[in-house]
Amino acid sequence: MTGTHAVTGTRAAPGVPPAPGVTPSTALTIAGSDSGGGAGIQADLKTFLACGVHGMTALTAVTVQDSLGVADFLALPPSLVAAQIRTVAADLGVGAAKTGMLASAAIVDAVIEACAQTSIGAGRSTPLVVDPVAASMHGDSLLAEDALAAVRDRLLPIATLATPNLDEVRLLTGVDVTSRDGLRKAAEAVHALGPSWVLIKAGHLAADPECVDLLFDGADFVELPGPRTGTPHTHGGGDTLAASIASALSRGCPVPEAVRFGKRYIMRAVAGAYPLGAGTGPVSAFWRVAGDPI
Ligand SMILES: Nc1ncnc2c1ncn2[C@@H]1O[C@H](COP(=O)(O)OP(=O)(O)OP(=O)(O)O)[C@@H](O)[C@H]1O
Ligand SMILES: Cc1ncc(COP(=O)(O)O)c(N)n1
Repeated sequence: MTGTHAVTGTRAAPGVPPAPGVTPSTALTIAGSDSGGGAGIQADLKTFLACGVHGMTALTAVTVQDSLGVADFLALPPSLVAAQIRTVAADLGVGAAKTGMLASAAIVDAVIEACAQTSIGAGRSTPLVVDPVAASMHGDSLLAEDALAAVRDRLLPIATLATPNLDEVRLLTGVDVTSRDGLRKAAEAVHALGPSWVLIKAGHLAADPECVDLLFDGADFVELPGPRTGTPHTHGGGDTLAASIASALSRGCPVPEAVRFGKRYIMRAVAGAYPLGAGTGPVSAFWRVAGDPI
């Protein structure tokens, strides 16, 4: 099976829902389930909906997770992950794809092979956002140690856009960023691993009054400034950003425009983040979907 369907949807205005009866753009998330609903597949599907895109999933793992962390997880067989990708690509078509939690090196390699078979990835018909998720925000590992090399050496080179946080930058490149000044060096080091574009997320620079993420294509740097919201509730923020960018890419936006859209989306989602459970609450999708009363 190959992903031969044309990308549907229109080029105009990312974030606008489709008219009734009109086929929307489609986006595929290749990621793990968060039983608490704040991150992973659940965050991605909420974001796709809020961005007016039909969301599809290739589930990689089931986590046992709440607001305090990840108690356990079970990774799915790599062949099943690959089959989900091939199946939706063949019938529904994938406008853009993103990866999140990939759990094991065998799953990373199965995803790479399935992406090659379905024209997903840099230089192919369907753009691929790689969020190189290594651990939860509470420090629980979501990627086996030997899988990091697979992400670095084999997955990042087929990424249209990589979106590491500062912990992932350190794991992937050894570059330790402690202030805004270090972001350019981080972007250069990650770009050298092969993705076409890199977006370094600056959320972890807690002492900085702003969150200035940095986009780099190997030639030019683009700063994406935004105010830092004073909330501890940012669970799922990285997934939500990558999914909103994938939504815009699925509608045909060029990468810089898609990233600007994603930054506007995540700023509102963090501003609306809410407490839930005894630990860290999720960023919000409600700000975008509150509609007419039924
Ligand atoms: N307090 C905040 N206020 C505004 N924006 C934020 C805040 N924290 C993070 N962000 C933004 O959210 C996005 C995710 O950034 P972050 O560096 O936290 O990634 P992450 O660690 O992958 O996310 P998470 O682990 O929370 O899912 C970035 O665009 C970042 O600038
Ligand atoms: C299934 C899954 N995927 C991704 C994350 C990362 O999100 P966060 O860094 O907010 O914990 C997570 N906790 N669980």
